[in-house]
This record gives sequence, structure tokens and C-alpha cells, in this order.
Amino acid sequence: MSQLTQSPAWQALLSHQQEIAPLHMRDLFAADPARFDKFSLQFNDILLDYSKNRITEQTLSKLFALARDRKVESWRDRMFSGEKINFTESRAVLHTALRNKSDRPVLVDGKDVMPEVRRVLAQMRSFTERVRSGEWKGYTGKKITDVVNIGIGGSDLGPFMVCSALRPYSRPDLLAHFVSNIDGAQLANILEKCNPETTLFIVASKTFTTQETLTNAKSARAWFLKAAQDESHIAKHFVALSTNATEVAKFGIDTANMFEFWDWVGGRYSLWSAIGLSIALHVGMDNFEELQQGAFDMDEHFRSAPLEKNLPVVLGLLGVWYSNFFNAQTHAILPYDQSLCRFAAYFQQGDMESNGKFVDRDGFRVDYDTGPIIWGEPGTNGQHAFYQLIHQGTRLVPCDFIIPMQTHYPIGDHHKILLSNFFAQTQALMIGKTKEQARTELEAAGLSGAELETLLPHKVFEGNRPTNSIMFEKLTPRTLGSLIALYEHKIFVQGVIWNINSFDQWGVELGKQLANAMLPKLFDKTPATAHDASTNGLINHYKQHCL
Ligand SMILES: O=P(O)(O)OC[C@H]1O[C@H](O)[C@H](O)[C@@H](O)[C@@H]1O
Repeated sequence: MSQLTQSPAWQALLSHQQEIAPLHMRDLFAADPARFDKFSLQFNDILLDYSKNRITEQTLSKLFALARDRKVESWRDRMFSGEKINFTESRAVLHTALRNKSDRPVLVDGKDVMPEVRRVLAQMRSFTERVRSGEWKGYTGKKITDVVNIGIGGSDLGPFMVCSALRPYSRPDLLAHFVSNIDGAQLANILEKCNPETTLFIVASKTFTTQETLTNAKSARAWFLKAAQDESHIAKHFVALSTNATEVAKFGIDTANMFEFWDWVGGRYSLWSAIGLSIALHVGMDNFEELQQGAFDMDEHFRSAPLEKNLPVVLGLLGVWYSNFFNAQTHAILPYDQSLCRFAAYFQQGDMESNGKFVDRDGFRVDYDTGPIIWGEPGTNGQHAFYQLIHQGTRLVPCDFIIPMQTHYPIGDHHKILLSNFFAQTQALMIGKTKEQARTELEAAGLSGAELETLLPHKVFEGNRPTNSIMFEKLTPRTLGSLIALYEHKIFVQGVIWNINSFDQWGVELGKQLANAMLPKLFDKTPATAHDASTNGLINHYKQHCL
């Protein structure tokens, strides 16, 4: 048994789970009118209601004891202070420094990184202002109308998610597009909409070695040069966001047009860095800094609030409760806000790349589950697609429901309808519908006898399905910043409890290695023999049909 699973705090939760499992939330609510007040927290304009969880006060105190036992607070302080907690890459983890709005220095290897952070922010401000004002011109003297961010993973998902979320703050004459997939379809579809004279390409890659990004960027350059004819025009239409100046120069982008960030920024935590340039272009630098400010607000809360009042800690511990003590395999993120349509996709990388690890910090295979499968779609679309399983399936699916109280798009009573669905779904998942209630309803509808009995079991909802509800005033840049940081720190808390390194991602390497080795063999007819029978068979099937 691992240190974690044999710890008294873990063992106490294991036996406590036996007491909680038979309890139904509707009885817990009936027994305690103050349950909402006890189990909800407010941070700025964000309300977190976690009362619809299978918990009692005892559960929480045992979960907080686990957090203390795992030294969550000291790990948190080590992260903020620039210690190299990403030990497999020997790196500090300092996305929080990128949005540090205080005058506190942040030291890496004894050197304050804040002057560099501020230098790049100023560079971003001056560049975005020139582009947005029209002072920065394309090669024929026209202003930029389209920005195409070419990147993948952390160099795509964050900016894409935020640009979609903050669309109400954007200008219609400066559009942001995103190309990530190596599948030429995506690049082709976007280039179709763009004019080379007025398009700015942002090549976003932390390492500047990522195959997809470099291939897409080369093709974009070829498309551009076909019109512009002259390589000297590239400087007006291509900029790079990277930690790797050497590779940027090799690619042919002048390093004067490079916006730098640093190896202590993880790819999936990089939207706060120069990787956010497309956001700053789309919504303006003031709004980008507001987004950072919102994240900084949450950082301050995470650093200073007692665990019991700490939103990221509470969310993290509830996730551990279901993953490890109720065997929940997944966690759904369900924003009732179309603008957050990429929020779950963003945190698929954020969470699954961070905590999808089977080896602990000491190199041992864990004997407990780590990161859950993250998924989700905006409400109400999900209701008409997969909610059936959440309501009546055999699996426990803890869900986060997220909604702004005010909409940027006040059309008729759309938003009230959206809100009513939001309120109703978490209630339905909690309360369910008993056999007796279902029977009464069927009888009221005129059914009886065998007909009623046949239908009855299908009309029962067990309920007792856990949800968190997150409500906030309006999806502003600042609130969005706080929300993203909330989830980032939740992931951190869980990684600490599970004793894993949440900041490396070796698991993405093997597939890349094998693909690189295979690529040169896809150009001639020589049958593949070097692999297993399935892989040989697939490659040879392709060769027979296409070469
Ligand atoms: O920014 P890049 O260096 O191009 O990396 C892009 C992405 O690719 C990698 O495979 C990692 O899994 C991601 O964490 C990263 O965000």
C-alpha cells in the first residue's frame, strides 16, 4: 500500500464513505435547512454552491484533514515561490508570475523574473496597439483585418477558448482564427476566408519544434509568398511566440518579431504569457490585463484563504472524494453559456495532461486513481444529448454547472429559459423521482394496471447525483480570469493529494516518436514489415490503395 492509501486520513475517509454511501441528498437537505449556507462560498462575484454533493460536515473535515496531511499549503507556497516542483524537467511552475499584479518579486534561481514579465507585457501592448489602430500595415499598406494563430495544445486551446468567451469585447474588424490540426482541412478552410494583404500570422509554440505547428506555419508562409512574392514582406505578416529564439530564427522569423516566454511556463498554463497575443489583439491589451487581474485575484485567494473557505481547495477535494471513494471515472464541465463552448475542451488538456499519471513523485505505480476523464458541452445542448446517462445511467458522473446571471446577448427571454434549465437540472440530479412519485404521475396521466407497471421502472430517477453550481454576474475578462485560475488551482490541489507531478507530460512523447519514424516510410511502396501485424497491415492497406 502506498503512503497515501495507508495514511490515517485516507483510511478515515474510506470508512466514512461507508456511512455516507447509503444517505440520500434529498434527506440531507430535508434534515438541514441551512445546508446551502453551510456549503456555499462566495469569491468576488463568483458563487460556488457545493451543497448538492454527497457530503456532510464530517466528510469535509476529513477531506480537509487529508489536504493538511498531504501538505497542500506548503506545496502551494513552494509553487508560488518559484521552487522547481516540476522535478522531472527541473523547472519552476510560475504561470502565477505572469499575472502577478503585486510588486512582490518572484525568484527563479535567485533572479527576479518580474522585470522580464513586464517587459514582454509592454511589448505586447505596443504591438497590439499598433495593429489595432491600423498603424501596423500589411505589405500593400492595408491594415490587418485577420489574425491567424497557428499553434496546438497549450499554444492553441487557451487563446481559442478565451477569444470565443470574450467575443463581446472584440471588434468586428479584427477577427481571430485558430489553426492547430495537421489535417490540411483546417488551414485550407481558414485561408479561404483570409486575404494575404491583411492577414497576420502568429506562430505560437513554446518549443518551436512541434511538427503540426511548423508544418502549418510553412504552408501559411508559402500561401502568403504566393501573393506577396517577396520574402522581405514576411516581417509584416509573421510573428512568433516562443521560448526558443534559435528555432524561431531558423524558421525565418526575425527575432525582433518574437514575443518571449520562459521554460517555467507550462504549455497548458501559458495563455497568460505571450501565448495570449491573439487574445490581446482580439479584445485589446486592457482586457487581456483584466483577464490576468482576475486570475491574480484568484491566486491571492488561493494563497491566503483558509482551506475551509478556499474555492480551489474545496473543488479539488470534492473531486478526490468522488474519484477515489466513489470510483467516479469522469468529471463533466457543463457551462450554461455558449461563449464558454471551449471551456471543457480547454480543461481536458489542463486537467488530463496534468494529472493523467500512473507514477507518483517517488517513481512508484500508484494504487489509487488519479486524474479523471474531463468532458462536457455547453448547456442546454448537452441536455438533449448525453444527460440521459447522467440522470439514469449506471455511472456516477460528478458535474460542474456554470452560468452567468447576466448575458451579453439579451434576446427575448432566452437567458431566463437558460437559467431555469440550469436550476432544474441540478435539482433533478439531486432529488430524483421516487417510484411513488412516478406512480402518482402516471396515474394522473390516466395509466393503470399492466400498462402502468410496465412503464413505471423506466420513469424512476434515483437522484443523489452530485453537482457543483458556479454562478457569477457576467462573463467579463476579469471573471473569466478568476474562473480559469480556479480550475488551474483545483488541478494543482489534486496533483498534490495524489503525489504526482502535475507539470510534465511525458505521456505525449511515445506517439510522436513512432510517427516520426513512420513518416519517411509512407512515400514508397515497399511493404512495411518492421511493426506488429496490425500496424503493418494498416500501413500496407494505405500503400496498396494510395501509392
Ligand atoms: O507549444 P508547443 O511547444 O508547440 O507545444 C504544444 C503542445 O504539444 C505537446 O505535445 C504537449 O503535449 C502540450 O503540452 C503542448 O502544449
